[in-house]
Amino acid sequence: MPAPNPTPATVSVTASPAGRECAVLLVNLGTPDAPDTRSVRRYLREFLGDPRVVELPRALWLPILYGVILPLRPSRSAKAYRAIWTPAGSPLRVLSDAVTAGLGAALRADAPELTVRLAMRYGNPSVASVLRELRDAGLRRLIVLPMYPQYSASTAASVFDAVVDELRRWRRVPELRFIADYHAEPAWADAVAASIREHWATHPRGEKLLFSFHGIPQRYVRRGDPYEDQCRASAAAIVQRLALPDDAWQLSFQSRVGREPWLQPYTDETVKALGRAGVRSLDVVCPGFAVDCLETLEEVAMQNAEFFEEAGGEHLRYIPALNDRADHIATLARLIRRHGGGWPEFAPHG
Ligand SMILES: C=CC1=C(C)c2cc3[nH]c(cc4nc(cc5[nH]c(cc1n2)c(C)c5CCC(=O)O)C(CCC(=O)O)=C4C)c(C)c3C=C
Ligand SMILES: [Fe+2]
Ligand SMILES: [Fe+2]
Repeated sequence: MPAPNPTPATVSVTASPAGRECAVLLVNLGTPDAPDTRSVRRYLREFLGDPRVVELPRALWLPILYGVILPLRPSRSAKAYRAIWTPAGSPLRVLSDAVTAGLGAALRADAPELTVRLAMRYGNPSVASVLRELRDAGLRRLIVLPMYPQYSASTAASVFDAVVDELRRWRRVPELRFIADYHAEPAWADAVAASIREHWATHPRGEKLLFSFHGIPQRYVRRGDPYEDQCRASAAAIVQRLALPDDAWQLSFQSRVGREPWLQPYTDETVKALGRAGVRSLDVVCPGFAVDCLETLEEVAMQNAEFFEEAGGEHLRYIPALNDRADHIATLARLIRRHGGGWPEFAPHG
């Protein structure tokens, strides 16, 4: 009798003879190619033209997008991008590349044939272009990991759309696994809590800790988006690890666009209210962002710091995203190992 096939503890996708590639595709939001108005306009046209991001009838939204947003917003956004741009490029791109390299190295130890690649949902390198390169190398199995700890249709489902839009054109589609979110991974909350503790060990500790997540319209939550619940659960898991009393922390949502109500309370109003209420020092952490980007480095660390000071506060200290921290990479590697387990052996003539 053959021994029963045990569930492998490590990535079974590794059992892949040459020419039958297994890959992890990390996908982040994307960012402009350069911090100038033209590049930002091109990026925003693709981003805000996605019906997963702006859920309005096209006949209503496209005239606003092309008539109001694209003529006006890009020059303002380009200025914000210039404030955070690095010699190596946009922080979102540079840091996502660093996570991809780190994850590739971490997985190579036990899964040497697994390729780890990064694509951007909007801008470059596009999901389609990276998938085609993988196809040309013989892609047979694919694990897609959107770089968003919490699920929203506006982010994770949009990544799913982009992957499927490309795969549906292929003759031979790969076997596919899609990781919808990972905020419930205990190691993820451990890593965020550790990053906060380390910040407190090297900087003065603020009177309060604010968890600021990117917002979405309330309408999306009413339609069934689990995002708000997942943000609240994320904060609760981190608070529990830090053993914070209720009055030591708050949660808010940032980056609202347009006039309809988004998830509340809003971050800008919250930091202003805290400053007015006599809070002198405030720490802000943004656990919805896997890596730092415009929304953390400019909107929180610059704009909201200014709002806080204008309202009477003295120090708003931004606690960086997990970026390429070793515990972040280890968390993602574990996630991939678990989602990559249990795949059957390749058939001899596949
Ligand atoms: C208009 C609708 C938007 C929705 C819905 C939305 C959801 C959403 N976005 C992120 C993550 C990021 N957003 C970033 C920038 C950004 N977001 C919007 C709009 C929506 N986001 C705009 C218009 C912009 C562009 C910048 C600007 O012009 O102000 C970024 C940063 C990109 C970078 O290059 O650094 C990230 C990351 C999440 C997680 C989310 C829903 C949960
Ligand atoms: Fe956004
Ligand atoms: Fe913003």
